[in-house]
Amino acid sequence: LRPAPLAAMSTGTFVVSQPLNYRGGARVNPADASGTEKAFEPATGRVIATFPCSGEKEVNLAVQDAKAAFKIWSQKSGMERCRILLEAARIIRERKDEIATTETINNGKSIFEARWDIDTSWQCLEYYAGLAGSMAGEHIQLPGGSFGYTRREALGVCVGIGAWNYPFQIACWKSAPALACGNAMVFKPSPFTPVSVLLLAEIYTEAGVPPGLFNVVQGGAATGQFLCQHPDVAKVSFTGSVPTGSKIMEMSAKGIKPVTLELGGKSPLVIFSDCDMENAVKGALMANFLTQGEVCCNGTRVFVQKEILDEFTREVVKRTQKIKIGDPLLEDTRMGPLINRPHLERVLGFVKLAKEQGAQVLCGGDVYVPEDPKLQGGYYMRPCVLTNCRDDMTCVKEEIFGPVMSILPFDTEAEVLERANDTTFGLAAGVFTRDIQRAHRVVAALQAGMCFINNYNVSPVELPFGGYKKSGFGRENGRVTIEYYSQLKTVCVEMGDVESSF
Ligand SMILES: NC(=O)C1=CN([C@@H]2O[C@H](COP(=O)(O)OP(=O)(O)OC[C@H]3O[C@@H](n4cnc5c(N)ncnc54)[C@H](O)[C@@H]3O)[C@@H](O)[C@H]2O)C=CC1
Ligand SMILES: NCCCC(=O)O
Repeated sequence: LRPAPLAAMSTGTFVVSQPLNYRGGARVNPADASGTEKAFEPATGRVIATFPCSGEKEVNLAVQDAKAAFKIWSQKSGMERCRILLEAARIIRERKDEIATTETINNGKSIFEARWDIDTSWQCLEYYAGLAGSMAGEHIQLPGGSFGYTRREALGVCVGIGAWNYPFQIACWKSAPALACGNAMVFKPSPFTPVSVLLLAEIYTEAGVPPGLFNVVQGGAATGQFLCQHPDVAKVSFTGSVPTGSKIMEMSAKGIKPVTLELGGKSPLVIFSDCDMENAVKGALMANFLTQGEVCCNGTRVFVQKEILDEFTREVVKRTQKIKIGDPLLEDTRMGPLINRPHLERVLGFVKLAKEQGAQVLCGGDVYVPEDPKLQGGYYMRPCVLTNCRDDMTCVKEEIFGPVMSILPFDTEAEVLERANDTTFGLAAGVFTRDIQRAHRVVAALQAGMCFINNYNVSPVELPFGGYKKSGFGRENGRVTIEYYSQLKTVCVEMGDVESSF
């Protein structure tokens, strides 16, 4: 199945008419539905798809198909699974431009950046393909020639529920380790970004997974609830907000299902006066403005040591003002539109409140209207740098999920650590310094699951990613994630006679 050629995928033209559910190895219309959702092209404000929200019956059919496929897939050897995942990775690489273009049209991020996301997607499949072949248990010698061994076994049908900021990447980061361990998956994308995950489903089928191994159901909260509450679902992996994460955990608790929660953040980025200024400035922009600032691990609280505050701020503002905003499908665009109108208004509301609370806007923070007439219904804003910020301001405490950086001066290492950790979130953190001892001392003291030294927001799939505190638990990527998608069976083998107390 090959969708529209790239030439037909320009801004303002793309529409989806095929069904957006995927079950049993094919696109299907849901068996039942409650209501419909619309998906938009944020660059223009056009509707690109109207689709039904899957009901309980459809969710059950997807889970039953996944259960049937699980029986076949979980019996395959790791090397057999490895070959199929490698083939899927190869197809993603081959179709990278088409997938990135789809992502850009539905999410709004620049095509330049969407290609990075697709790279970390196929890399994730390759990485877990490699691990699939080497998954093994242990052999443990016991007295009298008896022994025990452990088997690492799949969980069953896993559910993936995704956010809208990295639609394809999130689906890969959840499904690759799940499938590598021998599980099946039913995935529900955000209703804002329902499109690109269908390409992944088709690619898995083309690569040779059994029909039903990776299914897609569309919808919002109600569909997500049917999935989480389904008795045949063994595990839920969720990416999204803290309030929804809490509900997912509650529902999963009722069924004693393990959960992985990748939730929000308000991460600190600490810039010491001995940093390499050029890299620190580049790092601060990477920490704040990828995907229009709609990134969970963004370092939005930028603590800058007072000695370099003026120079750093000047450089950051200069570069922020140069970010090219506009049609996200143009090669030189570096910031596209935000996901939708209500979210744009919410982000602008944070900037307004910041001003009312005493922050100073050094640049941006207002609506941007591109000259191109076809973009005038889009959801653009200028990236914003705030100064005169205090730790008690709303813009410093709450996750904005938009292109808004708050600069906060500090004097000492002890002081900045105290302030950096003074948050209920703990997803990520960063430090820029040339002092190697300080760098490691500071990251050891930072309460965050993902710490960066002298860089920010790079995503090597070999490294585990996930949060502390209210940013969630469980991990994605890295070897450790195998443990979140498998369970250990212990087998105790008696080589002698039974010594009975009866
Ligand atoms: N830690 C991480 O890796 C990431 C975290 N996020 C966080 O996600 C948030 C933004 O994403 P949103 O999509 O707005 O989050 P959200 O929590 O509103 O929705 C996330 C997903 O959950 C579904 N959902 C909503 N209510 C549900 C319910 N009661 N039961 C089951 N499913 C339900 C939605 O349809 C969507 O697919 C931000 O807070 C951001 O920080 C986003 C990306 C990555
Ligand atoms: N590649 C960035 C992952 C973080 C996020 O999903 O927001």
